[in-house]
Amino acid sequence: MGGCVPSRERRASNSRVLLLLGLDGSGATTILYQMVLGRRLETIPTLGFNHEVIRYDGLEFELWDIGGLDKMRPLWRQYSREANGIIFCVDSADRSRFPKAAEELKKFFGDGGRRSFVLPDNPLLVFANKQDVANAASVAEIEEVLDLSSLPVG
Ligand SMILES: Nc1nc2c(ncn2[C@@H]2O[C@H](COP(=O)(O)OP(=O)(O)OP(=O)(O)O)[C@@H](O)[C@H]2O)c(=O)[nH]1
Ligand SMILES: [Mg+2]
Repeated sequence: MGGCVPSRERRASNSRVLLLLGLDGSGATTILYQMVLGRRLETIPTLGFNHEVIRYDGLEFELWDIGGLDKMRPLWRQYSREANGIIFCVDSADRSRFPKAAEELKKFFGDGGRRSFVLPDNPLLVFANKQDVANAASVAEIEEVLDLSSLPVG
């Protein structure tokens, strides 16, 4: 796998590291390449990560899309050590997996005595993806099921 997010000290002052996370199939890789290429790509499950850089408004955003399969999720916390922000993708059309998404998000931010590496002032963006699918949950519903107000984020 062998990828490594450069530490804050070793990064340029205009560089920001963003993690793209979410359960498998939530659409993280699709969103990554929509941002990078401006179009939708065919994807396969991410085993490991995808890494891309985009420049915007004088800043350089390093985007790290970490796979969402069960066996990949321990990597989320490892990569979070050097992150400046988190984008968490949710498949808004798959209500059966909302509880799992909520559980993994809580675990990521640290619970049960496990220390989180996510700094409290790092922003979290929850991306309510797949809004085109009939009967997709609204932003308000996702905010509630993920219990976002309870998370220790700025
Ligand atoms: N209808 C619809 N399908 C989407 C959307 N975004 C992604 N998909 C589809 O959802 C499936 C999974 O997308 P991926 O981007 O591979 O999901 P992922 O979160 O990267 O999954 P892992 O790599 O396993 O973590 C693909 O078939 C995508 O085409 C969307 O907004 N609407
Ligand atoms: Mg992926």
